[in-house]
Amino acid sequence: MAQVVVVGSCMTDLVSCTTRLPKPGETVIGHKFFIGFGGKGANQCVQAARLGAKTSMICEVGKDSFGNEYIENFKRNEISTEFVGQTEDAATGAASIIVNSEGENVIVIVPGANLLVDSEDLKRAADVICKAKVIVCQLEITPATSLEALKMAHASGVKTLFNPAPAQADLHPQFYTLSDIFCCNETEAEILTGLPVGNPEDAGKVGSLLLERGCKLVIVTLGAEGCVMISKEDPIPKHVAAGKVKAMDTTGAGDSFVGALAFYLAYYPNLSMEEMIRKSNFIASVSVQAPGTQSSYPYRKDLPRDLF
Ligand SMILES: Nc1ncnc2c1ncn2[C@@H]1O[C@H](COP(=O)(O)OP(=O)(O)OP(=O)(O)O)[C@@H](O)[C@H]1O
Ligand SMILES: [K+]
Repeated sequence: MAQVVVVGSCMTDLVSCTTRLPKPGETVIGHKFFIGFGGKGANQCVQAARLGAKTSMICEVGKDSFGNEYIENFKRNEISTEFVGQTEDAATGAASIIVNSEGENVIVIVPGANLLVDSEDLKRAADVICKAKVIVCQLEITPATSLEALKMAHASGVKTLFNPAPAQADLHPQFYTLSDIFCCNETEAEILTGLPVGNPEDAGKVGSLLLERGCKLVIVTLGAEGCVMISKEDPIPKHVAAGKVKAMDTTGAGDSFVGALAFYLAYYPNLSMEEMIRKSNFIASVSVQAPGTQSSYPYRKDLPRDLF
């Protein structure tokens, strides 16, 4: 039985590298193309699975070659695909990305099948959701579906880890009350509260504001600075610094962090939250030292033993 259940998105990243970005109507010749597996939900699930969590992904892909490839990707990562639906009604979510030599990009995301994850999918997976240790949700699928999944889990005493990404200024208030752990980055925290976040002190302030909205515990991630946590039990913000590393590509670090945290919540529930965050910081800091998203996520076998 899965201990970590993720209800969320998967996207195929289609990345073209060019010297400069094309203007409207223009064709430019690129020098490199690659396909990557992405989508916040899937990324988080892959990181948890690579640490050794028994995971199940609840999502929708299209009945197309990208959908087939994505299902194979889940299987290679030993993620249960029992509740990965394949629909005829939309294409697998895709992100077309063009990157120039300066690292600037233009991106078009077509959520496609992701927006078709619905109550029916949740009902089919009800047993797995309600028997999990931890459920993880984000906002790359229809928010109402994420909210319903959180409600189901919460009603069964399953720990809820919610990542409000991409951020929505008018987030439904129940997202706060249904979150045991509400984990956002600086940008998301700013959009949700209207307060700027540039350092751990600011993060503590937005954390306490988000706490007032009903979450049990708030984590604000701060890139190289690590995180700030604040909880109902201990309403004094605590900064948990990340180790110093040489970052080469921070893409996907936030999802690596959330996936790692889900693993620790499920498998090491007796660790203090500070210790879980410290370990998750370490894992996410490994991901920033390699290129790409899922391609940069470490496996348990390659990590120091004292993390487990
Ligand atoms: N330069 C870095 N050095 C060390 N750790 C880092 C660095 N950047 C990110 N991390 C780790 O990753 C976590 C998440 O990073 P961040 O706050 O940038 O998330 P994010 O903005 O959601 O990332 P992304 O959108 O790139 O996936 C941090 O809390 C930290 O643990
Ligand atoms: K990376």
